[in-house]
Amino acid sequence: MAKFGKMEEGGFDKSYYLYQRNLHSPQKILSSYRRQKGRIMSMIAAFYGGKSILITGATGFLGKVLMEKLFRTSPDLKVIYVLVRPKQGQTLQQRVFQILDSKLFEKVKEVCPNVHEKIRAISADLNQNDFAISKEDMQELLSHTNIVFHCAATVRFDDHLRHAVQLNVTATQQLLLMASQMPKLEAFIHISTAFSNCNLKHIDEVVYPCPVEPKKIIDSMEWLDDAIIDEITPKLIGDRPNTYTYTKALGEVVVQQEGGNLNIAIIRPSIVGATWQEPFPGWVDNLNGPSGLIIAAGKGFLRSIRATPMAVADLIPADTVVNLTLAVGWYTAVHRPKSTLVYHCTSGNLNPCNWGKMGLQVLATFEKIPFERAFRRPNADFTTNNITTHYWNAVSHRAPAIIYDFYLRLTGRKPRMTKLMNRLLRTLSMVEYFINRSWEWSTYNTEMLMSALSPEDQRVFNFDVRQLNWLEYIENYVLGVKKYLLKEDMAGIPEAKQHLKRLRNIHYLFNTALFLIAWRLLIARSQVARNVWFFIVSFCYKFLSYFRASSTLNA
Ligand SMILES: CCCCCCCCCCCCCCCCCCCCCCCCCC(=O)SCCNC(=O)CCNC(=O)[C@H](O)C(C)(C)COP(=O)(O)OP(=O)(O)OC[C@H]1O[C@@H](n2cnc3c(N)ncnc32)[C@H](O)[C@@H]1OP(=O)(O)O
Ligand SMILES: NC(=O)C1=CN([C@@H]2O[C@H](COP(=O)(O)OP(=O)(O)OC[C@H]3O[C@@H](n4cnc5c(N)ncnc54)[C@H](OP(=O)(O)O)[C@@H]3O)[C@@H](O)[C@H]2O)C=CC1
Repeated sequence: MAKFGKMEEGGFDKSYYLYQRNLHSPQKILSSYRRQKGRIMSMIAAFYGGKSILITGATGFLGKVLMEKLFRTSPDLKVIYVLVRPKQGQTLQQRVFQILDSKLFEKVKEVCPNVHEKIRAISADLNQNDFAISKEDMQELLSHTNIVFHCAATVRFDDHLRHAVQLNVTATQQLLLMASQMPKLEAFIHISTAFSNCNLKHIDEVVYPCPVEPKKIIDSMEWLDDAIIDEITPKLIGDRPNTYTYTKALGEVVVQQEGGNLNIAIIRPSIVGATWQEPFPGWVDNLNGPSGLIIAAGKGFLRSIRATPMAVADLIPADTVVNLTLAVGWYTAVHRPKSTLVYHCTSGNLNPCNWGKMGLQVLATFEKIPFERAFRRPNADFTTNNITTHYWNAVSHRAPAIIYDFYLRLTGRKPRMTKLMNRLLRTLSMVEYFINRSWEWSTYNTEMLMSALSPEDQRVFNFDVRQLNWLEYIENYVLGVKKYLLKEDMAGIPEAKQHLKRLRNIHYLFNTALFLIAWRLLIARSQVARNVWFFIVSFCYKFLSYFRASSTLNA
């Protein structure tokens, strides 16, 4: 056997890890890697082997994909600590095991059969002092953690400022304090958002100062009452659209100001979408970002959306974000950059796609892979101004909902469509800001990191979004929404297509009936309409007579 055996993706060569741990500088590791030229091994995967990793937000969309990749590529990591709050009557263990037993983790079970033993759920609520972590658990975390990935956040756009500050700012501050007491800590990776400075058009990979210091905001949240906070919120968030982007920006400032001597990096993903390749294409499990709207369009609720077709749709697949995050964790721990580096994880400047192209591809995919039991045929369109938006909202959203609720009432059922439609319209109003503008994010640090990776790491931890084929990605995204979010069976596609045909026929019938009724009313009331009607009828009669006469002559 060779001294350092071949390491496959998902596999791990322990001897190489031990060897690497004994080396002291990144240069030595790199040169050792080069000496191993010809052997396939991932330095990043090896780096995480034997490590104790703390993840916040592990039960969230990104957190799950992050855990999956870690277990799959570094199955001999020591432990992943996850800070979890009990929810919906489930214990922590149940919550975590439910994730591990999901389809997302199928591949992990093959390479890491003892995955259940390598995860340690710690009861924690990031809204509480010291996160309400028990003394014993805290001691364990402080003395063992090597890497921290801070993913937890409130991502609701309309969260009350007090709550958003608590989770996105104060909790980050507390976590940094904890991190500063971790003697074995090698890197602290903070997940922010590319939209934290969406008030700017061009955004560099730097932390921008906020007009009011985060400390002052945190303090004021302690004594101001809700009514006053509501009043000052618009002034504080300024030209940002919501409390989410504002508090994520404050969170970054806290990281920079209070990071002390820690090795810290900030990652700013844009709009995180379904997975591109890993562990399989199209995985998604929540309604955030475009996913909820894809459902609304596919089920026929969403008929028009105010968007600028040429604006860049800066989507980034969840696995791309995770690959960059793990590469950044490795780089920050091994290379220890002198300052806090910010990495943009965006697609717009490397491989842009616009909302128009994306929307058309979503609609084209519905033709091939329709969703089941649609309310109406998927036929959404973009509007570009206020008047048409209001018009289509009234005609295509509210009116059908009212008619359907009337039908539900008539048949003795509970009306629900108007409520659902109101929620959809509210969601649309929240995302409008992001789909009618384009931003430029510089990606120097991200590109620098890409070039610092070995070819094998570039393959295993691929975050080069230039390789992404948008049409294929969007098709897989829609398919993933159907399979993993709506939990619809592919065997139901023929029936779904039949259902759409029925809806089309109903649509034609309805429109014809509506036209005839309107016309009949018009004729009854207007002489001009009557004249037009007689003209059309006599024209048709003459045409038919001529046609009959010429066919008799030919015979
Ligand atoms: C040319 C022709 C072509 C034609 C084309 C045609 C096009 C056709 C194709 C169309 C697709 C292509 C275009 C896509 C555009 C995408 C734009 C995305 C931009 C995102 C930018 C993100 C930038 C920043 C990124 C980040 O950095 S962070 C991540 C982003 N953060 C979020 O995305 C949270 C948003 N959400 C909330 O902020 C709250 O949800 C809130 C909305 C306030 C409601 O709030 P509320 O009314 O209280 O309702 P909830 O309690 O939340 O929910 C109540 C109920 O609604 C459900 N529901 C929650 N959500 C959503 C949702 N979205 N969509 C739908 N339903 C949802 C929930 O399941 C619950 O159902 P139930 O359980 O009751 O049955
Ligand atoms: N999704 C996106 O489009 C983007 C996301 N981001 C950033 O990525 C990170 C992860 O986002 P994403 O995974 O999508 O978000 P999710 O909403 O899916 O996950 C949020 C996570 O935070 C946890 N959390 C929330 N409140 C608390 C609390 N009080 N105590 C403990 N845990 C808590 C949630 O736990 P629980 O399961 O118990 O609710 C969940 O695990 C965030 O920092 C977000 O800002 C950045 C850009 C885009």
